Amino acid sequence: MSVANTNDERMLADNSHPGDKTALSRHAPLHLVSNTPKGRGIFAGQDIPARTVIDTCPVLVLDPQENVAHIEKTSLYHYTYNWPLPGGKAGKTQAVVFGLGSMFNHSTQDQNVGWTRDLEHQLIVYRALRPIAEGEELCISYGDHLTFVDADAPSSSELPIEQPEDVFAGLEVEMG
Ligand SMILES: C[S@@+](CC[C@H](N)C(=O)[O-])C[C@H]1O[C@@H](n2cnc3c(N)ncnc32)[C@H](O)[C@@H]1O
Repeated sequence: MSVANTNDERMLADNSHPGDKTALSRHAPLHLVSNTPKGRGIFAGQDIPARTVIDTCPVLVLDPQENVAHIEKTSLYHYTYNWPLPGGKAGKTQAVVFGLGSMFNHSTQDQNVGWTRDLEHQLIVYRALRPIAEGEELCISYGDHLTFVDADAPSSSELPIEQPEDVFAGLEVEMG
């Protein structure tokens, strides 16, 4: 990364666009645990009330051609989220999410974190979907098309007889 002090960079450093600031709130304490059956995962360090903002993560929206030609051939593909094409164009691409957004694992039955895209600011905001107890893993839903064997998948004897219809309500799902 260049550290040259150009006029443009000085303008950014001077914070000359205060009206366009977005607060980057993150709930604390959270723990990164490295040896779970799902690899690394995020765990609550204390009880978290429902609707709490867990994190606000900037994203890098990928050029769709670059994504297909390069990113999809790398392990980064397992970290990207579906993202609408910028400028209101029809179709979708992928986005790299910075911060905790790339560390949330998937849970089929018990996702406790929901996420919403802020297209204008190229952000994702993560919120607690219900009260989360200290020590619980924070999980989102990646949707139905998983690219791995789900470590949380219920055995057939554990499957509920009836699924509530609104179990995924409020979630925007599907990772890359
Ligand atoms: C966005 S990353 C999440 C962070 C990842 N655990 C790590 O250590 O970097 C997505 C990857 O995590 C793993 N993963 C997430 N949820 C899982 C689950 N329910 N069962 C098994 N592996 C999971 C898969 O390897 C998946 O490709």
